[in-house]
Formats: sequence, structure tokens, C-alpha cells
Amino acid sequence: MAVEKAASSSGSGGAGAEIAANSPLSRFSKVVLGWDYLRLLTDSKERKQPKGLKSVKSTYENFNEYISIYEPLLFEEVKAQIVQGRDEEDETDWQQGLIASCDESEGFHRLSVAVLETFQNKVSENDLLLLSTVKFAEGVIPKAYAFALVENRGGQGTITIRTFLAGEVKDLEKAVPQRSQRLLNLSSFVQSTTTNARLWMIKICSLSTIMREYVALHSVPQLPFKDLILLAAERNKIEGREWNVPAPLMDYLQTNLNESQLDAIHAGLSRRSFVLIQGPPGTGKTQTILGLLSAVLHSAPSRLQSNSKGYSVRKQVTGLEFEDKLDNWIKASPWLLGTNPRDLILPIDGDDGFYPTGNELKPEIVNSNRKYRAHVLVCAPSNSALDEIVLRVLQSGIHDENSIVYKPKIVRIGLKPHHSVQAVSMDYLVQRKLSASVANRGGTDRERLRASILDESAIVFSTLSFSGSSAFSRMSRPFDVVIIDEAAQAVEPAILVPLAHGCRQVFLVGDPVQLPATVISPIAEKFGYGKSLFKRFQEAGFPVQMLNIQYRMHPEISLFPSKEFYGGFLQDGESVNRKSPWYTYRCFGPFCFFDIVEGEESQPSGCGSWVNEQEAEFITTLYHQMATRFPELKSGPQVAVISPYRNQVKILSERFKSSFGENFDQVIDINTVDGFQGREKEVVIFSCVRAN
Ligand SMILES: Nc1ncnc2c1ncn2[C@@H]1O[C@H](COP(=O)(O)OP(=O)(O)OP(=O)(O)O)[C@@H](O)[C@H]1O
Repeated sequence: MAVEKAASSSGSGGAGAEIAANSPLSRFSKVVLGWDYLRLLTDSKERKQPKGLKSVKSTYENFNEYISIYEPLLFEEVKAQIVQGRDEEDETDWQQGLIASCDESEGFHRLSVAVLETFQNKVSENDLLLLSTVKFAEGVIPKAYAFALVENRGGQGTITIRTFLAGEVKDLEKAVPQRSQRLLNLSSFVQSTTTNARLWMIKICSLSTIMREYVALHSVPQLPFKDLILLAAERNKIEGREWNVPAPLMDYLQTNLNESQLDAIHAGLSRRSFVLIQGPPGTGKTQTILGLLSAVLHSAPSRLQSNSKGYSVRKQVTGLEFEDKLDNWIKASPWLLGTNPRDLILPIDGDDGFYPTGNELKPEIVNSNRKYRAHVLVCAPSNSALDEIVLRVLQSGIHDENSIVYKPKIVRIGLKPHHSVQAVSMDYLVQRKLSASVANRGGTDRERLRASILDESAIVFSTLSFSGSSAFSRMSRPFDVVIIDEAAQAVEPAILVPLAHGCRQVFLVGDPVQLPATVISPIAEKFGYGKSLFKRFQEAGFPVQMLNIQYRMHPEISLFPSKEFYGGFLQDGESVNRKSPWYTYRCFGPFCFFDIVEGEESQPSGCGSWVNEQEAEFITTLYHQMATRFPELKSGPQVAVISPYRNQVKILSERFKSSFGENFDQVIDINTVDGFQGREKEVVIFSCVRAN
């Protein structure tokens, strides 16, 4: 369920929309909008912990228990985001707005406020604002202030915001607002003023993502696998409904994937509702996802036979009317929810030029024998992790039933697509379709185009958060399969967001031993809010497919992580034994520690990110030495320098720029650990920074 969709479910029909009374969003808004900003700051400083918080568990008896644990922890995370919001470099400052109108419904005050265009451009839907009759400043004691949520940006320099001034909800169970003088003061101010009353306002942070997570948390009772989520166990495994992978495709998979990767794909083909795939670094998680996509999109239910030319349907089935056949397929297959609209609109055996061909791979040829196709959603927690996998699909393509590699129809939806995946980004595809329809003199609107692109795409790529956006609400074709990459790096409510689209099978691919989800609130963290659904399931004994051969690290490097984190079970693929020329110098690998004794850590801004200047200087020299002796390292971006600290990345970039020129980034990647995740290089130099 999209947040915006949920918001409009009251049927008001207005843009931005009222929120339905008793909806999860109404509850979220009432709780958050009632909070006292100044008290949140003090509580955070004093590390005050609310009473009654409980730790997350491995399994839950019922939804009430589940929500009673997760909801308060999610609210702790919201508080931490609010407190952190103003710490971050934010260009917005206090602004004045003129109240143009104010109406009240379901206890909320809805204000239309005229603001400067610069401010209007900086705020978006679900941004949290702080409103006050006076500007917060030292020595000023504000008497009338409250939070507000941006509902929409109207035309002509106005924004519509929602406040809740009835009181503060202090007890989540009773959820009765308690009287608060500052809210009463603000309430009388906004109600008594007729025109041109001025309010001060400042943007605190965006709550879009966490609101989607909150809505998703409350959507669990409506999910088909509600019990599975609560119990972390599959009760009703349906036997005998395996998928048949066409022989040529199976040959390809067997030749190109290792046994553990194949096992993971077989687990999916056996139709378990949830399949967990754990992949230590470089064990081919992405490779396995590509194999899964080929299998999911081109396999047939076991009641249908396949041959190398495509699918042929057994006689008893062929004799049936199309509707009956479809009915049978739907019963036989949880991946099929209906006829694929693509098959209805595509030219038979043809290419519809869905996106421009950027490499030698051919776009999909739709075979007239193919009567069905799963609709797949692939998600990742971050834009960079998502683009990494989109790029792999674009570069490697996927394999069809005849094992012919092709580019599937895909769309990458959401914000900030990397330039390398622009050609499949939603905005680009919409623009192309718009240009085509203008050329054909056809009128069409963007919303409809977006919905049709989502329906037509075989695979939709989205971040976890964006999958809860209203962009999905007009889609008419639900997803059959959801694949979540880096699934151990997201909090449980984030994983629930894409599941609300009505999927039937979920693949969680990740590694709980690697980076966990980012949780800002130390209190929520302490109570286990950062534990991913993947880890919770694993702890509860849910079966996990383990990928056990790594293809990235030289055996000398993999030895330690294998022993330390994976009980020694991680094996090395053959290719990693390759000897690089620079190994002739022991100080150039396979791995080497350099003790920069004179190095000192410091915080240039007095707090936050750390730097170590001496380390940066040493790394510049080390790279210079390597690249001079082994010029092949300069033939492409084969070297990376990574560090956990953003400021260190900044000074490293500056040093490399001054030593090697403006274009240094064409041969060397300097990035944070998070920013580099999922990528590989011949040589990696890690800058530890902390040296005490
Ligand atoms: N079965 C295989 N045989 C040979 N090479 C493989 C196989 N599977 C994966 N690889 C290679 O191993 C490397 C790592 O694969 P991939 O990027 O899919 O791993 P990953 O688990 O997604 O990595 P990360 O840990 O960064 O998430 C790639 O170079 C890939 O081509």
C-alpha cells in the first residue's frame, strides 16, 4: 500500500488528500505531529528512554504482539531522525508564510500557506516542518509551536500542510491526546486569524520513507503470508507444484552456476513463499539473481511441458478454452495472476523497441508460443545498490527458454538513477513515449504512461522505500515475485514495503554477517530494531540457501573472513588463484598492512566525520609507486581507495586531484565503504583513519 494511496483512501479525491480517520497514517500523524520539538531535543541529550519498550523477538504469537513491539521502536527512530534532521547541513532556514486558509477535519488542521518560491521548491510531500508564531532563537521562549507535515506543493507559491493541535499522544495504547498549552496557543492563533497571519516555519526532515515503513508494518494482517512473517516458519508448504525449467535454459544454468547457486534457484522453483539466500562477499549473489530472473521469467508450471523451441502445452490442456487454460495456470502457479498485458499489446514474434539498445544484446523477442510471464519487482535498500544490479542486467542480459541471451524489458523507477542506467529510468522512458505520442499526434498523460510502463515491464527495479510510493498505485498488474537484494541491510518494516503490492513469492538475498541496516536511534538499536527480517528468520531456524564459493578474493585474503565469520566453510573459486604481476613485491599484495606510525586522527569540524592526513599522503605515494611500476593499472578504473569516513574520502580525492590531475577518477575510485559496496577492483587500498 502506498503512503500516498493510503492517504487518499478517505475518498476526498483532492490532490495531496485528507487522511482517513483510523487509518495507520492518521495514527502516525497524530502521534508525531503532537510531539514537542524542544522536549525531543532535551530527551535526546539526556538519553531519556521511554518506558515499556520491548526487544524484538524471533517469532510472534499474533499481530498484536508484533505491532506492540515494532510500533514504539519505529517511533523512537522517527524521533532520532527529527533530532538529527537539523544537525545535518540543510540549506533551509526559518521562513515566514502567510496563512491563506485553514480548515479542520478529523482533528487535523489543514493550512494553505503562501511561501517564497525558494522555500516552496525545497519542500516536498511528507516533509516535517516546525511551525511557530516566533522564530526560535537564543533567549526567545516560544509559546505556540507545533510540527506540520507537507501534504502538497500547490500552485502560485503555496503549500498545504497538516497539523494536529488537539494535544499530544503520550500513551500509544490509549492514543488519547493530552492537553498541551503550546498546541492550544497555536490552535487559537491559526483559527482566530482571518487573513494574512504570519507563521514562521522551518524544514526539519523528510518522513516519506519511515511513513511508508509504518504503513507497511500495519499492512501485515492483509498479506497472504502474514502467519509466515509472524512465525518465521512456513506452515503450509504446497508440494508438487515445482516449475520446469526448459532444458536449454537448465543446461545454461548448470554450466554457469555452481552447486550452491543452483540449489538456491531450485529452492525458488519449488515455490516456497519465502526463499532466503545468504551470500558472503563475492559468492555471486548478483549472478544468482540473474539466474533466478531467467528461471522465473521462462519456466513453466510442471503441468506444462516445454521444448527447446518454446512451450508446448499438453494435449488435454490445449483442448481447453483459453479462459480455462488461464484458470488452470493461475491455480497451478502462484506467479501467474492473469494474462500478461504485454502479450496482448506486443507485435507477435517482434521487438517493440522498449528501450534503446546500448550494447550488442538484442531486446526481447516475444515468441507467440509464450502465453504467460511473471511480473517481477527487484528491490534494494539504496539507489547505489539498486543501480549496481540494474547495470548487471543491462550488461549481462538474461537467458530465455532457448538459452538465448537478451535484454528484458525493464524499468528503473525512483530518484537519482546513475547515469549508466538512465536509458531504463522511468523518466527517460516516459519522455520517449511522450515524444513518440506527440509525433503521432496522440494525447496522453504522464501518470498513465508511467502506469503502463510498470505494467509492461517484465522487471521493475525500485528502492525498498520508493516501492511504497504512489507511483505504483495506478499499476494494474500486481507483482508475482519480489526479489530483494542486500535484504540483510534493511530494517524489517522496510522489507515489508514492497510486499504490500500483492506478490506471491519473495526472495531475500543478502548476508547478515555483513553491514547491518542503519538505525539512527540508539534506543531503537538497543531493542533490536536494526535486526533484519532475514536475520530474524535465520535465528528462528528458517531454511537458508548458503552460497559457499567466493570468486573475488585471493585465497590469502579470504582465509581470515572465512574462518572468522563463516566457520571456515567459504571456499575459493578457481579464478581467484590467479597471480597478479604486482605480487612480486610483497608490499603490493595479495594483502599487506602498513603501519603509519605518525598518522593521527582528527575531526576537522570538531565533530562528525574523521580524517587522517598522514594516511592520505601515504596512500597517494603508494598508488603512485604501484601505478609507475605497473602501468597496466592505469588502463582503466582497476584501483579503489575506500574509507569508512566521508571527510577522509574528501581529502583523499583532493590529494589525488592535485597529484594526478582533474581526470584521476577515470583510473581510480575513491569512495566510502557504503558507497563502494557490491563492486570489485583488482586492487583495493583501505584507509582506516582511526589510529589511537
Ligand atoms: N558460478 C560462478 N563461476 C564463476 N564466476 C562466478 C560465478 N558466480 C559469480 N562469479 C563471479 O564472481 C564475482 C562476484 O559475483 P557477484 O558480483 O555476483 O557476487 P556478489 O555476491 O553479488 O558480490 P557482493 O558481495 O559484492 O554483493 C563476479 O566477478 C562474478 O562474475
